[in-house]
Amino acid sequence: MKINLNDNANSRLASEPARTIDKQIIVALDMPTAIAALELCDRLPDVTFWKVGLELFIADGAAVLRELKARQKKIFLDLKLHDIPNTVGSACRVATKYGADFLTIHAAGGRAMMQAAQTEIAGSATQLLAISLLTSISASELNNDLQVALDVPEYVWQMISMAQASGLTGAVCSPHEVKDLRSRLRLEFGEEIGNNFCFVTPGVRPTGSDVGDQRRVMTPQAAIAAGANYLVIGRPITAAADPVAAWQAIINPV
Ligand SMILES: O=c1ccn([C@@H]2O[C@H](COP(=O)(O)O)[C@@H](O)[C@H]2O)c(=O)[nH]1
Repeated sequence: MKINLNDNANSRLASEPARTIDKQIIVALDMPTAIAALELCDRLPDVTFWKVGLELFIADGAAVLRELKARQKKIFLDLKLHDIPNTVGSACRVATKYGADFLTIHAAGGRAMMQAAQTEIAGSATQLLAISLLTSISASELNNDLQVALDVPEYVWQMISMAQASGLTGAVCSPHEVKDLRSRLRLEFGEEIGNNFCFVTPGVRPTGSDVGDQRRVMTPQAAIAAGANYLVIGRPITAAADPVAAWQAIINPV
């Protein structure tokens, strides 16, 4: 059974065409070479959206991005930029040349940094996403190691509301936070912003699959029911003995 998101109580706009889960999964190409990444890409022709993160970008970024474009794939360029406003703004301006659909910056870089980034990508095809709190960070790590006094939902809200106020229209968070964040955005900034804000959620694990270093996780079906626009899934597919079977099992759950 392929999940039709328009059957979902969290479907956002009645005017949107029907979407199914396969179009909302972004597969993370966390690999050391372009050859390995493109081989997987070609084994999974039904995957329409791929994420290029730090490892692959540092190894072979330009080549991979060019090849994904040539295959007419959507691209999430997950660089998680975090530096002074001038540096991040300039990096974002240069990154637009890759024509990625999404590009990440850390919300913890602050308001001025996010504003500079948003100014520099304006008019390009790339949408900025703010990283709120990495899905590998647990509540106890946030409070005890990072010495942040807020709980996870409140910290994530602080990052998201600052990103929204800085002009960003999307963010990365765990699926656990999406439902409340959307409600709060609606309350504080209005229905339209709450409905249209784009939530991209890593920390997604099919039932029974290894959690690895992720700490705030949910199943794909639960993440969609919570109102995530896109799910990022890496190792449950890419490290599977049979990535094609793993992909099929996620999009056609029994
Ligand atoms: O908070 C975040 C932000 C980004 N990621 C990235 O998503 C994938 C998840 O891969 P899995 O193998 O499914 O764990 C990975 O590329 C991360 O860099 C994240 O996990 N959490």
